[in-house]
Amino acid sequence: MKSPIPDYLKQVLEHVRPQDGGTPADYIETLAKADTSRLAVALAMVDGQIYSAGDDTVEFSIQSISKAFVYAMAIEDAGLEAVLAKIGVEPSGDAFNKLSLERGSNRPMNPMINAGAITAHLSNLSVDEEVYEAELRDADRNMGIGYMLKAAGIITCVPREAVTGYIRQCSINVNVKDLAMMLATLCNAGIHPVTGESIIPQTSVRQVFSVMTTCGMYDAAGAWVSRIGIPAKSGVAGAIIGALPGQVGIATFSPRLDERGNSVRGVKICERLSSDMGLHMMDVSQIAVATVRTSMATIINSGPDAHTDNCNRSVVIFSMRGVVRFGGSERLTRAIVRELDAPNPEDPGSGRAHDACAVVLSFHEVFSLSPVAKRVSHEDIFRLVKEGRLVVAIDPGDVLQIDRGAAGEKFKVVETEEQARYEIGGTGCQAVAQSNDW
Ligand SMILES: NC(=O)CC[C@H](N)C(=O)O
Repeated sequence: MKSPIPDYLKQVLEHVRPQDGGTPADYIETLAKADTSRLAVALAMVDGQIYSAGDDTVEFSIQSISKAFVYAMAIEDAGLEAVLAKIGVEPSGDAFNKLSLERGSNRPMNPMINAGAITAHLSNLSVDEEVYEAELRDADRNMGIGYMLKAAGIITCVPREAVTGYIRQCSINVNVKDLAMMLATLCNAGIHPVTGESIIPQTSVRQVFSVMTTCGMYDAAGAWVSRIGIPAKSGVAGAIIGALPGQVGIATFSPRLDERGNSVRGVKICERLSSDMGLHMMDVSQIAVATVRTSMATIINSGPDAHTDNCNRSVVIFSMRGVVRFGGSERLTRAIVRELDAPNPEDPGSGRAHDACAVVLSFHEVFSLSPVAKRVSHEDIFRLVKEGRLVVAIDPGDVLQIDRGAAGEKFKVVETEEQARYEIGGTGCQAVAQSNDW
């Protein structure tokens, strides 16, 4: 079978092609001459698979999109605190090249406008010399921003150096596939999908996505977030990048810009992808569904090594499933409380197994436990053990990551149900299940 995704992307391009409003950036000579018929889109999945359509090998200068990556590099280089001391994180509501600083702190408002990007600049990658020279010939405004930053004490180097460095960084050549893959790296928690190399720490990725969300589309950021709802960044050569963290990096290219400097067709492509593919990050698409199954069993052991204590060997089994985050761990906790707490006379169904001597927590079908879900589950285990119960965790994938000795003798971690049965009843025991689960 041929994948429908490239066909879909072609359709999206044909859908936006009739949009011929806007003009290429005219203040940089080379960009003003751009071929406005160029149109491309690429998606890169977090496992490195790329889909693209249109002029997907045509190169263009990265321009302001570089700001997102240079911001990540600045955090890497100097640490978040030092970067925050120099560059704010508030949307400016102004054009990207406005000569303005935050009142009070004197910092550039955010790293996605020129003042913030000139401050963050530290890159020296290879560049398109023609675009670089063209922008440098007409760089009075950016030089003005550089001198303003120097006067305000935000930068200490020669302003011309910071500005030329920034302009070089904007002149790096890329195509939509390169950009989509750069984004997929961010979406993959900073790990390059193909090489597996850790490029950017996860905390920096979160910071970059945050400012892309609130400041990435300049003075159109609010409308962008409500209409399209993905962290994004645009550049005056006509590219836009967008990210769906954990899933996919998106890049589009078309040189005609609207009055804010965002690609007209690019915005339309992103709009279409967002609505067709349900990408808006504020869509309530996944309501936490039941992730805990509860069942009871009685363990009977007539074998030679039957336990000698006089527990009736009633067991309650809680089986978790899927990607468990706070909501899932809360459900587990609620199920445990409901089954094992002393019965409430007003609610005869509650506390059905409060005298159960053993509790099995099965994480066998759990794909991942978030840090908070881990903490809640560990605490559940400690509390159950403290009540005098034997707790057996079935955790073949070690998703719990619990110190096995932390809860004492009454806590065991095993890999299979058979081993759990053995821990509770000894060899030769049988489980008489009251549900299908055991
Ligand atoms: N929005 C942009 O892409 C602006 C980048 C451009 N090099 C400038 O500083 O004007």
